[in-house]
Amino acid sequence: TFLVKNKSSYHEISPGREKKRLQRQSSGSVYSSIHGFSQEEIKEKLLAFPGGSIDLLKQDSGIAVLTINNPPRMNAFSGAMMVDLEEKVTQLENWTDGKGVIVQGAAQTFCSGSDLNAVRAMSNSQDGMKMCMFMQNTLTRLLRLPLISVALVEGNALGGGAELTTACDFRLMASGSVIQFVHKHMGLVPGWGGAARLVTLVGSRNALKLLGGAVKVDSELGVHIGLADGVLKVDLDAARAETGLQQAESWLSQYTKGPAPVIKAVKKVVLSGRELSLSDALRTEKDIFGSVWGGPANLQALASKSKHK
Ligand SMILES: CC[C@H](C(=O)O)C(=O)SCCNC(=O)CCNC(=O)[C@H](O)C(C)(C)COP(=O)(O)OP(=O)(O)OC[C@H]1O[C@@H](n2cnc3c(N)ncnc32)[C@H](O)[C@@H]1OP(=O)(O)O
Repeated sequence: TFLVKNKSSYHEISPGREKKRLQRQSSGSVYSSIHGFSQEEIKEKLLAFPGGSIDLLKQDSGIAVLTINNPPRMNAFSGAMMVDLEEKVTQLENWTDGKGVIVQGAAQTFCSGSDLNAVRAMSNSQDGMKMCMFMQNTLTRLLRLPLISVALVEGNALGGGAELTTACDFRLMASGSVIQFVHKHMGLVPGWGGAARLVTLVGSRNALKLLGGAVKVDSELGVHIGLADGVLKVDLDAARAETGLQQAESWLSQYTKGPAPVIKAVKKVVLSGRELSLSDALRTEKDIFGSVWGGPANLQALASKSKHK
């Protein structure tokens, strides 16, 4: 048996359960078979709702672009797109040279949440719960990627689309764009982990206002409450204007300069500080420190006697 720390006490679990717990922890998922959840079973159901795609472009710069692509439905998530997103997150988890990822919507709008046609067809509570667990797993893994992530919000991010923005480390909003947790208007609350992440981002009082009022958050309000990290510039001279994606890439590149192992280590220490107890975070930080100490970037910096002026 293993001793596992709960919030305040230790309890014993069997080696088999401990192995599963560690596998789940390292894969970054929240739910697995021990919660009666079968990823494969829900995938099959989701694939019955086709349409759209999630496109992944990995660039030599180490910055990938993940595009939610279903313009006829304002980039709403079909079931097939949910499955596609999970596959693209797996590819990003295995991207050795990656440092950052930008999540955007196709055709200048972000994402209008679940495809309402699929939601209607899956409105029994068991399927709804399974879809919710599947999306929580995927979005938790997205947030836990060893890459610095930015949601580039143009147009509308509604419902599940608003939840998706919170599964990135940062949010950049174009002027005129809106993030809106419309769930209350649908007789719902967020289920893709968006409420928990929103509280972490803006505090419980602001989260209560945004969810309770289904508030339309524009770029100004977004920056004011700390939901948005920047506003994209609009240059009326079309010839000189940078696209939203170009602006997001240059914004992100200030944090992704340097070798991939170092950028990944930066993200990992912040992630452990964000998610673990202080003692666990300190131990994890020591291990991550060990992975870069004496590494090529460290040795090169020592040899060049660099000054940080
Ligand atoms: C609630 C929680 C749940 C979750 O977390 O899982 C969800 O996310 S449910 C979905 C929540 N989202 C919505 O309710 C969005 C509803 N749509 C709108 O409010 C508008 O369509 C808007 C603001 C996105 C765009 O308005 P606009 O006037 O610019 O365009 P149209 O309304 O004409 O939309 C074009 C076209 O897209 C279809 N559409 C838009 N959103 C969805 C959606 N979520 N699912 C399916 N289809 C969607 C819309 O029906 C139009 O199709 P058309 O065939 O041209 O009528």
